Amino acid sequence: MHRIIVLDSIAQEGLDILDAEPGVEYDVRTGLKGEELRQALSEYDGAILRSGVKITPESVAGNTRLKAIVRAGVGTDNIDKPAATRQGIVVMNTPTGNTVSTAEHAFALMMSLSRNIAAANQSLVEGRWDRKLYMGSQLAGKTLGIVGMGRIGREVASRAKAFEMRVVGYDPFLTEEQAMKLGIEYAATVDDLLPQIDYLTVHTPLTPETTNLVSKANLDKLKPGVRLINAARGGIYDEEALLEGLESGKIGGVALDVFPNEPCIDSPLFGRPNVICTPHLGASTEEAQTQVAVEGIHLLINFLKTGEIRHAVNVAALDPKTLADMKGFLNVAHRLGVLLAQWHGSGISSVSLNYRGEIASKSTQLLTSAFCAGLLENALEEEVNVINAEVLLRDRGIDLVAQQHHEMGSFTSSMTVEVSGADRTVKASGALLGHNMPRLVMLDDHRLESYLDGKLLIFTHADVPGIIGRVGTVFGQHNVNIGQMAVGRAGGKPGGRAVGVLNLDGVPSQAALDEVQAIEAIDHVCVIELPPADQLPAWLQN
Ligand SMILES: NC(=O)C1=CN([C@@H]2O[C@H](COP(=O)(O)OP(=O)(O)OC[C@H]3O[C@@H](n4cnc5c(N)ncnc54)[C@H](O)[C@@H]3O)[C@@H](O)[C@H]2O)C=CC1
Ligand SMILES: O=C(O)CCC(=O)C(=O)O
Repeated sequence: MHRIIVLDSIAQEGLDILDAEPGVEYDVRTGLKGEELRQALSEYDGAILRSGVKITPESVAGNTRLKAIVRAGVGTDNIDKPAATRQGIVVMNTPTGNTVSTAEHAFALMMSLSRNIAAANQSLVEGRWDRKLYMGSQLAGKTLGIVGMGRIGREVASRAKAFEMRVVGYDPFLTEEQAMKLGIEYAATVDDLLPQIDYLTVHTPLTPETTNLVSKANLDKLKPGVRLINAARGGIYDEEALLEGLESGKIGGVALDVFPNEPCIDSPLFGRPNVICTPHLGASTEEAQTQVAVEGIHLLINFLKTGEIRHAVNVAALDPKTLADMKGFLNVAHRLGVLLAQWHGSGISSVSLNYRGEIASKSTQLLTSAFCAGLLENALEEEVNVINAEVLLRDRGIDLVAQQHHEMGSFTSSMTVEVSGADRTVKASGALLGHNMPRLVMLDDHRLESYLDGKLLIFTHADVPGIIGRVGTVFGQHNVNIGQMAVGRAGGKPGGRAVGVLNLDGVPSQAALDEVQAIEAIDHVCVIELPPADQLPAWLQN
């Protein structure tokens, strides 16, 4: 049974899907924070929220159950993504569900500013008929600057054009050619845009580059009387600069839907003439809320039931077909990780992966994560999976490089991993027989073909006659059954070094191992435990 926690109020249509979904149970628990939130999250597999809840590092600390957090909306700035990633939690959002509603809200703010709708309404209901006081300004013929020409910015642009406005856009990903196609003018920088515009609206995330995009330092770049709208994130305009600009008359009006700290019920901007504020209502329409709730719930259910990752903001996307297609090789990668962690031992400082053949054209990033998960999982207290493995590995100062070679080697697809550190370098190659039989096909420089499951005894030795028989005799005397056996020679040539890999039915006693180690031609003996053949890590089980 997958358990889902709904942390903010979401549209009933989303809850209806949860009600109808077999194998899923959910609770709506809003208003949680601090320890109560941490405790609650540890009891669920998935969580869905809007902007009303903050997921901090403390909220997910020690959580080994939660696998996914879905933001029913666009901005994931209320979720500490590095903390979620470290904890192995995928964070997804619903990027398109509220685009049009938010664009409409920004537009509504711009129109209300132009025609003093809010103040005129207030004055009238207070008993005044102030027609002179609320002289407005027409939008047609005016210039609108849009910073952030993503989904919402583009919707605002097309509406502004319908209102016969001239539109100038800036976005680091906007080219002159794209601007032309959109029927707008291109600005190469924000500074180029500011002096030309009568209205400014921003549709970017809050980043170091967008913080204080309008500040005291650049107020003088603005046209006198400019009207500013922000329905993106609080902090993109410096509120003190807005106050200064309003007071001096440089700024003709300000409309804000978002604030640096929300909820915000007190601000020096509230109640000022030419200022309109709404409490983060951009996405608050029935249509947008239905869409983000339905989409968000589907994302969560699909992830929990099939492993599908869509619209993730902290990991690469993974569709069910790719996952099914790569499952066998992900299993190989994970098992190689578990094997090399034990074959190398402690002190690993670098890992180098090489993908060869057909697999090199697939999502090798995911295979690398699966390998890292295997390498780390027995060493770490915390839960390791494909979401957090690479971060956890790099956190430990381990260098990681991966290369792809599209030409085939001896196998249609294979991967080779070299692990170094503490004056030791070990290497292993894995391949897949059929679609679900992982095989070890090289260990250090020894070619072989060994099963990659259960209990292995690996021993390196001089390539001389009689070694295999003597090892078999020792295990026979100690009642340890050998299920499979593979041997390989360094460079494939006789008379040099060789390796033996035995798949055992039980773990040999120390006495048996001592006897094997005592055989003069044998120099290194190591017992390695891999997952049984039919056991997949939890993150591969869907
Ligand atoms: N008020 C509300 O209720 C809502 C607010 N939002 C906010 O609106 C913002 C935009 O949302 P979408 O258009 O859906 O996102 P988007 O990802 O489609 O577009 C964002 C655009 O900002 C651009 N950008 C990033 N850094 C920039 C910079 N330094 N200068 C100029 N452009 C930059 C990106 O290149 C991208 O094109 C988000 O921050 C989101 O959180 C979204 C939905 C509802
Ligand atoms: O959930 C909400 O209403 C806020 C929407 C929003 O800001 C977003 O989607 O980024």
